[in-house]
Amino acid sequence: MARKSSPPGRTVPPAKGSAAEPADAKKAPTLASLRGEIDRIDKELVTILNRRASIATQIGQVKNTNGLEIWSAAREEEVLAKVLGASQGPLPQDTLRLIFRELMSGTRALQRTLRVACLGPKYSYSYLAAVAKFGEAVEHVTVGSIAAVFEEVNRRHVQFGIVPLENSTDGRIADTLDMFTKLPNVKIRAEVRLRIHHCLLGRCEWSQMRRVYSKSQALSQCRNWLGKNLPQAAKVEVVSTAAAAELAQREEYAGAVASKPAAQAYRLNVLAENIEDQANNLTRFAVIAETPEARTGRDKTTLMARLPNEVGSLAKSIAPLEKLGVNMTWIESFPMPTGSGDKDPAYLFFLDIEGHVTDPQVQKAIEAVRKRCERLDVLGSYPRSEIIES
Ligand SMILES: O=C(O)C(=O)C[C@]1(C(=O)O)C=C[C@@H](O)C=C1
Repeated sequence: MARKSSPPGRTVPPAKGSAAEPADAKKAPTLASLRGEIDRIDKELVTILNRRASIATQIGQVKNTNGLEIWSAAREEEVLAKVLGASQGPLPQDTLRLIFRELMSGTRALQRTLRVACLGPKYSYSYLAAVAKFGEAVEHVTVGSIAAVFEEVNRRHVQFGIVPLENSTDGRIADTLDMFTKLPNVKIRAEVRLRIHHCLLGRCEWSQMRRVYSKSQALSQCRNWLGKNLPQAAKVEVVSTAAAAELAQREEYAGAVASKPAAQAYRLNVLAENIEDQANNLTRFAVIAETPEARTGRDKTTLMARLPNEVGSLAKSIAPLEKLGVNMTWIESFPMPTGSGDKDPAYLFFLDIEGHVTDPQVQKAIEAVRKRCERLDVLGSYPRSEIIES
């Protein structure tokens, strides 16, 4: 609204409390009054959070009585979607997501503390993906290999595991696909799509660095940068990026390609950030468990197909998908582990299709594909997930 102007050359201040004085000038909030308001809101928030926690405790009792599982990817996705959809305020969606992730992690822990295995040590990317999915209020069990994550789930030492499936720069993670061939009863319950930003960590100058440790995939994702900036340093593959940070902590003239949180955890300096060759570097992780996930209506299903070694078998096997209008979003070929005595190894294909295994159209498609395969395993149906920025 335009303000009335005074005659030129004569500025008369409005009388205190007069209509000419803007109401908000009188009541300009002070820092103390605003902080008082925040304190009042926080009190209300704590009351509401505890009310939510009491309800979650009751839900836990109902689950116990009915033998239901504590964690539900489907339900947590639903909660997040409703919260993000309802928000109209200035809080960014990523911030809300983080708040609710920890909120659900905390309320879940009131029902039961879950054990989640991942390739460690702590602050590996698998660990960061596990925190992104389950929050901090779970027991994070770090193990020494991807195979060990599967074994922990299979032996029921943990309720869930998290393993990398594929990377946008580097492709499939062979160790994970190999374990699905060995333990096809292990199910995918959720996916985590995590943006990966690598850092060069160390304690010496770049020019003094003699060795750079990292996981093979991380070294490969930064190959150009490392070649250009650290040509003198040997690139040494180790089991995980966090293990690399651990080694770099012990050796003065060594560095590691690892995550930024790993720098803090292993008391290393971040010598360079975002050293990945492709800016959109993304890894898709799978949450694995012994039990299947419920339908959300925004789901994906992963299949593992063994095909006869014949001309056109792949094209024939996936033809029913198009006919039934089922969209395929991923396909990866994988040679069958040897030992069968075959001269030419048979090929396995990993496929993602849209929809849940309980959707009638998806069921029809799976049965039609199954008829054209030597063997077909449904590795799981789970909610499609958003990209999480790390
Ligand atoms: O809805 C449930 O089943 C709950 O237990 C509540 C809740 C939540 O805090 O919102 C907690 C854990 C589940 O994984 C999903 C949601």
